[in-house]
Amino acid sequence: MAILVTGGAGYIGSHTVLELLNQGEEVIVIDNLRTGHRGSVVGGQFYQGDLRDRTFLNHVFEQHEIEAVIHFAANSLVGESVLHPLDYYENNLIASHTLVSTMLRHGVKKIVFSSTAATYGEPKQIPIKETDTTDPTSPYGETKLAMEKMFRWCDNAYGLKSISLRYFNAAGAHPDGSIGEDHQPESHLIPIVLQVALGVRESIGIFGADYSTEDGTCIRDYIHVMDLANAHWLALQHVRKNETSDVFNLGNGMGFSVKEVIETARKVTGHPIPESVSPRRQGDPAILIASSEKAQSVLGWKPRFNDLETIIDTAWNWHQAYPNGYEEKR
Ligand SMILES: NC(=O)c1ccc[n+]([C@@H]2O[C@H](COP(=O)([O-])OP(=O)(O)OC[C@H]3O[C@@H](n4cnc5c(N)ncnc54)[C@H](O)[C@@H]3O)[C@@H](O)[C@H]2O)c1
Ligand SMILES: O=c1ccn([C@@H]2O[C@H](COP(=O)(O)OP(=O)(O)O[C@H]3O[C@H](CO)[C@H](O)[C@H](O)[C@H]3O)[C@@H](O)[C@H]2O)c(=O)[nH]1
Repeated sequence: MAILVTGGAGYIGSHTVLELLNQGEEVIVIDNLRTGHRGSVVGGQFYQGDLRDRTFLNHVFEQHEIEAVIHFAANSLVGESVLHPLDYYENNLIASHTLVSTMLRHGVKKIVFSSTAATYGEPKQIPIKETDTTDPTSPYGETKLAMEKMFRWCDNAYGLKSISLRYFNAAGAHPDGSIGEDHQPESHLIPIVLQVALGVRESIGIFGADYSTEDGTCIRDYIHVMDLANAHWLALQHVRKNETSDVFNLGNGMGFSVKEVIETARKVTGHPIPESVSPRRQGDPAILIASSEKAQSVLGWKPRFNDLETIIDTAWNWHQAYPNGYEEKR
């Protein structure tokens, strides 16, 4: 039976597809290529199409015997969601509704879901535990939390088993340099900083230096994309074996400020990376750091790339080979 990966041509999805293939799984990928890249899908069967298209989805479910779904496809930018909330409700909530109803129509009752640290909002305590209050500060976080809740109610009513993985900040690239992070336009901190080092941009604008943190800039927990990919494989094993629904944080448990990330990138690249301070970006909490104890003890997950310099180094390796993204390899 096959595993259907939605958004498998995206950043985290493409690394997970590779992990699943390496584990011997049969993989089907659906992606509309709005932010993903055909060239990042290294195997499996690829369908270009949109999750909101019920006829297309039905067709894919009719063609294959699907055991479980790993659901990455979404709009996923905090700042953009504040400016365009309806796009987020449509592509996150409505698309997931179409996906889940199609799954259930075809008797597919297992889903591993890309949730996010943005479900917590401003944390009440650090590190954040799965049992902490969820009070999102952006429509992005709201829609992800609403999806988690929809899945839980679907377990109650129809026996849908869901594993929601709340990742913190995904970063890095495959160590062999074959796949990496390419969003057009890019809005994530580490790839932007590396684009400055490559000469693609002149400087990095820091979104706010007046937060109540030691250097005034936001603190995030950066987790390597390979560790996330491996967590999806473990989550799939867990839901296969235990047939239960659950939620897990995925992070390194260490926080780095925006300034510390820039400083580490200077060390890795040897480039001065000029910086300037711009206004705060709406929707950004000051500090997000995970407790991933639950994923470690229940799923047996162990992040392997837990050093920021190594994380940035793998990203730098990929960006040097693909300075303009997937379309033009150097
Ligand atoms: N990048 C992060 O730091 C991070 C952190 C926490 C959670 N997440 C979540 O992880 C998931 C993947 O993130 P990413 O950074 O890889 O994003 P991405 O944009 O690279 O990947 C998303 C993929 O989904 C596809 N897609 C979007 N809407 C679709 C639709 N309606 N039909 C078919 N395909 C569609 C896009 O083309 C893209 O390939 C998202 O759900 C995101 O919310 C990401
Ligand atoms: O040009 C930039 C870009 C980002 N930042 C700052 O760098 C930090 C990281 O920002 P990113 O845009 O790289 O990532 P986010 O924290 O906004 O969000 C990411 O991680 C979240 C979970 O923590 C989400 O799930 C989301 O999908 C994913 O994009 C933030 O404090 C942001 O304000 C800057 O200062 N300048």
